Formats: sequence, structure tokens, C-alpha cells
Amino acid sequence: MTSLAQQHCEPCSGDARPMTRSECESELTALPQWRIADHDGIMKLTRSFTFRDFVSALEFTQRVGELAEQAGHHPVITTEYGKTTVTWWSHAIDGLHQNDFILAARTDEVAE
Ligand SMILES: C[C@H](O)[C@H](O)[C@H]1CNC2=NC(N)=NC(=O)C2=N1
Repeated sequence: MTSLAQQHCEPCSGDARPMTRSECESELTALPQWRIADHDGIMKLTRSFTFRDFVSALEFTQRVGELAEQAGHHPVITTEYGKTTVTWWSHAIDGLHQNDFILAARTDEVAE
């Protein structure tokens, strides 16, 4: 497990401050396959994973769903033929929090 994936997710209340773009870019050095997407002014962390077929993409979707439930933090997951796209952000603060980077690192581990 990478050290980022091992970090503990803290409860993210609406009082938390969303990370700035430069803070996010610094965290991204540990997650080179992820990118920051701006959706209507809300920064999100997103990555697509490719698979050989729909069933494999669906199995990965299920595993990511399980890790999200364990953490109490939930992504948008889009499943297509041979491709699953995972997008993390913190709804409570309309932006990115350290929890999103931790969950992205755990998502990478599920894909390994
Ligand atoms: C009550 C519950 O813990 C909250 O609604 C959680 C659930 N999952 C969540 N997931 C994400 N990504 N952001 C949140 O703010 C969030 N809030």
C-alpha cells in the first residue's frame, strides 16, 4: 500500500476549506494518472481505467463501490464497455479535500 492510500480519512464537515489548485497540484505528484477537472467551478479528481470488456469494468466498479462504502466517501463512477471512470470530490465542501486524494490512491490499488 502506498502511504497516501494508508492515510486515514477524516470526517469532512462543511466547515472544511476546499484545497486550492496549487495544493491539489502538489498532491497530484503522487497520483500521476489522475487529473483535476473543473465542473462548473468545482474541482474534481478523475481517472479512467481501461478493461478488456464490460464485465471487467463492472467488477472494478463494484470494488470501488465497496471501498467507498468502507470509507463513507462516495465517487461518481461511470461504467462503459471496457472503461470505468472514477471521479472524486467532497460534496460537503464543493471541492477537493485530502480524503479525495486518499481515496484516489486506494482506487489505484484496487485496479492493480
Ligand atoms: C452523512 C454522510 O457521511 C455524508 O453525506 C457523506 C457521504 N459521502 C460523501 N461523499 C463525498 N464524496 N462527499 C461528501 O461530502 C460525502 N458526504
